Amino acid sequence: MADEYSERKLEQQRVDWTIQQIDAQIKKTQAALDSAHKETRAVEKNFGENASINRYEVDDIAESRSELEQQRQLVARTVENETILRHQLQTLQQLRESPYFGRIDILDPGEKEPESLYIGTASLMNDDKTDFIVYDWRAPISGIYYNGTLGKVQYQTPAGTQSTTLVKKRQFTIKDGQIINMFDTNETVGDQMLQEALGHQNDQYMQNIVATIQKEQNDIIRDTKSDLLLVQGVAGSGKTSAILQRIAYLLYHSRTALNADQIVLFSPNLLFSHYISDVLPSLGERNMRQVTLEGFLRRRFEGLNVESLFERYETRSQNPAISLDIANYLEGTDCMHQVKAYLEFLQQHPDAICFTDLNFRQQPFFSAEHIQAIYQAQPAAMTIADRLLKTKNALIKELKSRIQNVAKSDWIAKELNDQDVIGLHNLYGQKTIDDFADEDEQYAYLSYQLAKKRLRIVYDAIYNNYFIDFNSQYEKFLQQLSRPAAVKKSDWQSMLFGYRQQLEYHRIALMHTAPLMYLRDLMSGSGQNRAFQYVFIDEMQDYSLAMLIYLKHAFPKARFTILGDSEQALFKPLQLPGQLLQQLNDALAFKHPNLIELKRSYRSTMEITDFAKSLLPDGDQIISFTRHGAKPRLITAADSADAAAALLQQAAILHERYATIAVLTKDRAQAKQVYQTLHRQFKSIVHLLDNQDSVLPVGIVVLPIYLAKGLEFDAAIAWNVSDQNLPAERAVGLIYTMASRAMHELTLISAGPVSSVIDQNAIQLLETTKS
Ligand SMILES: Nc1ncnc2c1ncn2[C@@H]1O[C@H](COP(=O)(O)OP(=O)(O)OP(=O)(O)O)[C@@H](O)[C@H]1O
Repeated sequence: MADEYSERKLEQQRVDWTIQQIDAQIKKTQAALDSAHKETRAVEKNFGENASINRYEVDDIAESRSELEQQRQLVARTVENETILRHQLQTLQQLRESPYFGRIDILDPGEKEPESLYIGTASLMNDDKTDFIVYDWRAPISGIYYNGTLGKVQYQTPAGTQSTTLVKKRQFTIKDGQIINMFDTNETVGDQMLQEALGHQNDQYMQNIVATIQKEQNDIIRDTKSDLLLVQGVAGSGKTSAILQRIAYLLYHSRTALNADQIVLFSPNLLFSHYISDVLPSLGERNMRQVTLEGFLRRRFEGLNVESLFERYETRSQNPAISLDIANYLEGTDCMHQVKAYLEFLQQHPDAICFTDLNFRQQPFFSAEHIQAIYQAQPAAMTIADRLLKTKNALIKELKSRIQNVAKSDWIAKELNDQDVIGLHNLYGQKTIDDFADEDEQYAYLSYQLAKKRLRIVYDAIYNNYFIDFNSQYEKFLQQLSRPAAVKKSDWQSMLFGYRQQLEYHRIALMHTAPLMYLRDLMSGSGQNRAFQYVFIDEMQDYSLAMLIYLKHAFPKARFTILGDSEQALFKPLQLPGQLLQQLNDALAFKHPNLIELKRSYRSTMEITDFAKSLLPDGDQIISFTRHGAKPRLITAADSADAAAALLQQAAILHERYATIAVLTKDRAQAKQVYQTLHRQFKSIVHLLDNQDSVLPVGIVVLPIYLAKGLEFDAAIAWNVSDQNLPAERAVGLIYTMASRAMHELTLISAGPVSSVIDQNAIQLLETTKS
């Protein structure tokens, strides 16, 4: 058997040979791309010239259109061809840097010699396309690399389960074509390689983890059977990483049936969206769509200002009196059931539907009573949605018949008289004066056109269901609900009053959004989006059950992957993972749910994770990854002035060592104060981040913890973990989330006695100083 040195030499030769192959293919592809580019330019130029000739010189419009269409298709084809080549070139260039990261030797049944397969971020075939030089990490056979230990193994292929024997598994780190590190392993993916991957300094973008995907993560990535994949993973366990690789995997396996636009990810904030935006492109895939809950609601409530999770959190921390029990009720499963029950009620009581006048020129054009009568004339056995649709059609029909009358009105005559040349020209449309027999006909035509144009606004209102006042309907729904036992009558009354009052100011509280949207959709039979095949929801602990139920309803064709960590609850008291999973499963009732728990935490050093987990009631379940670093520091200052001095000193020390340092605070107000303190000393190195920011700068960043969700930093300073500063019921979630953002170093600063959540056990894991 060859010794380690000559093995490595042989492997380097294989790398060199692969790179030669890649270089040859790059050359060919580049030449093909150049000529494709020339062709596109020529076709586009031709198209441009033809298009302009057609517009001015050719009379036969139909013929000209079909010619244009042919040309357009030609342009589209050449552009597509060019895009494919460009993509191939990019993949080859990426592979050139690091052609692969793994090798498996397998011995198929009946074979004498094992076969070596190399695994990388994309596949590479030899010139005559008969053999794979590198297998894509998503190919069926590559599953063995992530899942199998040496010996008999099975892997899934489209043709069914296959068996083989895994005789060797080797991992590589290759940089700029040179093997930096290489070793054989019996495990799934050895710790040594992970150590290396995790020890790096952070940069502004999340990295892909293909080379070191762990077995449980691989289960998430390759799950194609479940309609609900629920991932509860402790902080830093690779949930976000795993789902991004999962998206790449799904795209690879359903190339023809799925594209990136049919996948949507609900991400916690804009910073996060930016942070993860490089992972899919680094795997040669297009990014999926991303939306924040805030953005989603903004679109669904146009014209209203929807309270965001952050706003609610900020107001709650200043005004804890707002009844949590009410929010819990409105955001729970029962309330959504009540919406359905209310719909039954409306089915039986058509007179309870809140129709509203459709006004035109400050007068009711269709009165609510009239609309109500049309609705009631529809067969009672129909669903509400169908009856409303019939009503809508009847209104549109009536509107059309009334255009004639309006056209004869005095005000139309006056407006027509006042039209300038352009206005008249627009009213004529395709017609010319020659098309009319006499002036009366011409006048009637123009009046009709003008009336139609003016009444467009009524048409749109009908089309958009503005003849039903859903906000008032929801208010009626609230009024008929039985008040939950835990809620005081006066609180319930003030919630009802508050709802109406907020509407007057065009505002709506977050807790009302899910039941209101649900009611509106069920009544109108609209609001569902069938185009999406996959919905991913990150940080599930921040979504109410009602919102998740609503999202399931809103994306009826989609499979859901919902992930989060019940113990990073910032906005509500902490829940045990088991409780949350049970609740979700019950509430969402999918047919093929799959629950995966990730317990190993990768992000932080062992010292940081050990401290973070000591805060949790069931923290001993978390497995720290063995990567050592300094003990986290706790500085207990006598007062805020001393705490500020400690902050300046710590920031200076950490800034010497690391590129990104985050100072994490409880809320926005404290982030501002901290920023001002730091800014005096560090000037432009320090940045205050808020809800609207989408780019994470390097240096020292100050942000409230809820904006740091899903992010990580080389070092983190948890600002003011004193008993006085942190609300008792949320202190665990807050400190846990702050601590788990740090990769290499963590400092906690407390102005006054430290929160009792950091008990004696936790203190022992810290380096403590008083200042
Ligand atoms: N298999 C892996 N190989 C290499 N790095 C990994 C692996 N799994 C996770 N990591 C790294 O661990 C860190 C945490 O991963 P990620 O952000 O995906 O975790 P998370 O569970 O979403 O965390 P949180 O809930 O705390 O936001 C990242 O730096 C990620 O690159």
